[in-house]
Amino acid sequence: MATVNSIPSVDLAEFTTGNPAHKAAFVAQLGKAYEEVGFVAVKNHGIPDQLIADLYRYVQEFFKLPPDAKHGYEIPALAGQRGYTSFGKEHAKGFDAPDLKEFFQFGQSVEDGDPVRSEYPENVQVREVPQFTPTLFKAYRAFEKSGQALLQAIALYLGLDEHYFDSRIHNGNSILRAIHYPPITQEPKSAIRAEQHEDINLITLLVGASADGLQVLDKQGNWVPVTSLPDQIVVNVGDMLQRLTNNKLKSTTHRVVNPPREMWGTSRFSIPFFLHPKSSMDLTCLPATVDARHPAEYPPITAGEYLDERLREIGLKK
Ligand SMILES: O=C(O)CCC(=O)C(=O)O
Ligand SMILES: [Fe+2]
Repeated sequence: MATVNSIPSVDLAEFTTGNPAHKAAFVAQLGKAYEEVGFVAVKNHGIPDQLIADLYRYVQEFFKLPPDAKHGYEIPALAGQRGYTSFGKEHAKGFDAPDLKEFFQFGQSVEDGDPVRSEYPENVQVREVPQFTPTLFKAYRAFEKSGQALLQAIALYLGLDEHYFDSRIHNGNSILRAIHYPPITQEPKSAIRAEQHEDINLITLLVGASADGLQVLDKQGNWVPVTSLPDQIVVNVGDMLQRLTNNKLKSTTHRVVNPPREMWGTSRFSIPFFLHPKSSMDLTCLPATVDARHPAEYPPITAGEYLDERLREIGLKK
C-alpha cells in the first residue's frame, strides 16, 4: 500500500473491477487504514475529472456573488442544512470562536417516490449561476456512487453482508458542502479556517481542495498535513461509523489551518461530501464489534437523533 503525504492510499478499481483476490486485498487495506489512521487517499474513485473541474468553477462563481445576493439564499429555519450559511456562523463542537468560512449545502433529491422525501427540505436554486445547482446535483450522485462502493468494502471488512449499507444510504440524508475560506484581512485572534473536529456522518469524501491547510491528528498527537494528489480523493471515517463499529474504525480529528502570512490574500475552496444514511438507521454498536474486551461504548441511537444532537452542538440548530 503506497503512502502519500502520510495517509495511506488505495485504488478503488481493485474493488469495483478487480478479481476476487484484488477485491479482498482492497478490503483488507481499507479496513487497516480506517483502524489505524481514519483517512485514506482513493484513486480511481469514479468521479469524472470534468465534473470536478465544473464543480470548482461554479462554486467559485457562486461565492463571488455580492453578499446581498448570497444572503438571499440563507434560510435560518433550515439550520444551514440547505442553501447558504454566511461567514462566522458555525463553530466546532466545544469551541466558541466561529470558523473563518462561508458555505453552501446541497442535499438529497428523492426521485423514486420514497416517502422519506417528506423529511428533506427542498434544495435552494441559485439563479445567478444557472449551472451551479445542476452541477451540484451531478456531483452529489457521483459521490453517492463512489461512497456506496467504499461502504460495500467496509461492510465486508466488518464481516457484514456486502450490501449492508446499500438500503440504509439509499435516499440518505447526505450533504454536499461547498466551502469558501475567504482571504484573511487581519490577525485572526483565536480562530482558524476550520477548528479541530470530527465529522458527524458515516464517511466523508473530499475532492482535492484548492489549497493546502487540511491537517489530521495522528496517534502521537502531531498535526500531519494532507494534500491529495490531483487524481485522488480523500475519504475519512465520521462519528456515525465510529459509533456503529464501537470505535473499531476511527473518526480522526482534523482541522484546516490558516495559510502563512504571505498567502493571506488567497481564498481556499473545498467541497466535502458528507455521506449520511437515512435518519431511521440504527447506529447501535454492531454485535460483531462488542465482546468482553470491548464492551459497547455507546447507547443505541438512530442517525436522525444523533444528527440533531450534533447540529445543536455546532451552533447550526437552536
Ligand atoms: O476544507 C477542508 O479541507 C475540510 C473541511 C472539513 O473538515 C469539514 O467541513 O468538515
Ligand atoms: Fe471535517
